[in-house]
Amino acid sequence: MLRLAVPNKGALAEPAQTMLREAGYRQRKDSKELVVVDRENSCELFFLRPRDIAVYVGEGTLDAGITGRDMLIDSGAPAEEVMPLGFGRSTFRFASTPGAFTSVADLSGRRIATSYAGLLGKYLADQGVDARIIKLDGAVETAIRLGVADAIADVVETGTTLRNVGLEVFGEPIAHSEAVLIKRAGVPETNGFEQLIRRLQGVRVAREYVMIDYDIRVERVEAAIKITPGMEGPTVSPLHREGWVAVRAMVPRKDHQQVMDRLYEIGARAILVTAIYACRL
Ligand SMILES: Nc1ncnc2c1ncn2[C@@H]1O[C@H](COP(=O)(O)OP(=O)(O)OP(=O)(O)O)[C@@H](O)[C@H]1O
Ligand SMILES: O=P(O)(O)OC[C@H]1O[C@H](OP(=O)(O)OP(=O)(O)O)[C@H](O)[C@@H]1O
Ligand SMILES: [Mg+2]
Repeated sequence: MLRLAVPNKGALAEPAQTMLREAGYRQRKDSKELVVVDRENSCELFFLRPRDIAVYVGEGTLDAGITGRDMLIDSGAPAEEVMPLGFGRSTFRFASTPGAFTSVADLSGRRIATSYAGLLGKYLADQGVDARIIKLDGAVETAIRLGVADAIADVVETGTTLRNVGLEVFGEPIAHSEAVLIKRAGVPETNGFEQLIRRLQGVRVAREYVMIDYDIRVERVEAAIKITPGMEGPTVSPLHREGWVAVRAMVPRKDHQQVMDRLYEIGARAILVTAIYACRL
C-alpha cells in the first residue's frame, strides 16, 4: 500500500483533496476522519497538518505527501520535491512599514518575525545577513505594530493582509511556492508512487489544456499546425469534402481564444473547443 499524506487544514487542504479526487482516489467523508483506506487503489491517505507532512515523509514513515514548497524547505526534513501541483501559489516576502527598509542587506542586526524560521534562516545565511529571527506561530503582520520585530517575512498571496495593516513588501522575493508532491530524499519510486505521479500529471494536463478540432484546406495545414502543434503532433484526418482535412490537437486552455482567432484568419472553419475530462500522456 502507498502511504500518502494529505493536508487536513489550511490553504492547501481543499484543493489537494479535490485534485486527489479527480485523480481517482477515495476521499474522506467528513473532516474528522484522519485516515482513509482506499483498497481499490492500494493506497492509505493520512490527513495531517501541512507543516508536519515533510517531517513524516522525511522520516520514511509515509511514502509521499502533498505540502507547500515553502513548508518543505522550512522543515529541513530529508524529503524532496517530485512534482509541482499547480495550486496554492504564493511568494514568501519581507515586509515592513513603508520606507523603513529597501533590501535584505538593511536587516543586519534587526529583528524579523516569521512562522517560517527555517526558510528565513537559510535565506539570511545565503545572503550573509546576520539578523535575529523572532519565531511566531501566525498573524506575524501584527508583530511590528506591537514592537516585537522591525520587519516580517511571511506568505503573500493577494497582498490584502499586508495592505490592511499598512505594511509594504521590500527586497527580492525570498521564495516562490506552490503545492508540491514530495517523497523521502534519495529513495526510489515504488509502483504505486509512479501511478500516483502519472495520475496527478493527468489531472494537471486535463485542467491546463483543451482539445481543439477544426477543418481546413489541405494547402493551409502546415500553417495551421504551426498554430496548433499539439503535444506530439496533431491528428490530421481526411474529410469527405474534397481538398479539406480535419485537425485535432491539444492547446493550452489560457490561449484557446487567440488560437481560434488565428486559425479562423488562415481559413479554418468549424472550430470546436472541448474540455478534457481525464488524460494519461
Ligand atoms: N493565502 C494564503 N495564505 C496562506 N498560505 C497560503 C496562501 N496561499 C497559498 N498558501 C500556501 O499554503 C501553505 C500554508 O498553509 P496553511 O495556511 O495551512 O499554513 P499555516 O498558515 O502555517 O497554518 P495555520 O494557519 O494552521 O497556522 C503554504 O505552502 C503557503 O505558501
Ligand atoms: O496576501 P494574502 O492573500 O492576504 O494572504 C497572505 C496571508 O495569509 C496567511 O495567513 P493565514 O490566513 O494562514 O493566517 P496565519 O498567519 O495565522 O497562518 C499568511 O500568513 C498571510 O497573513
Ligand atoms: Mg494559515
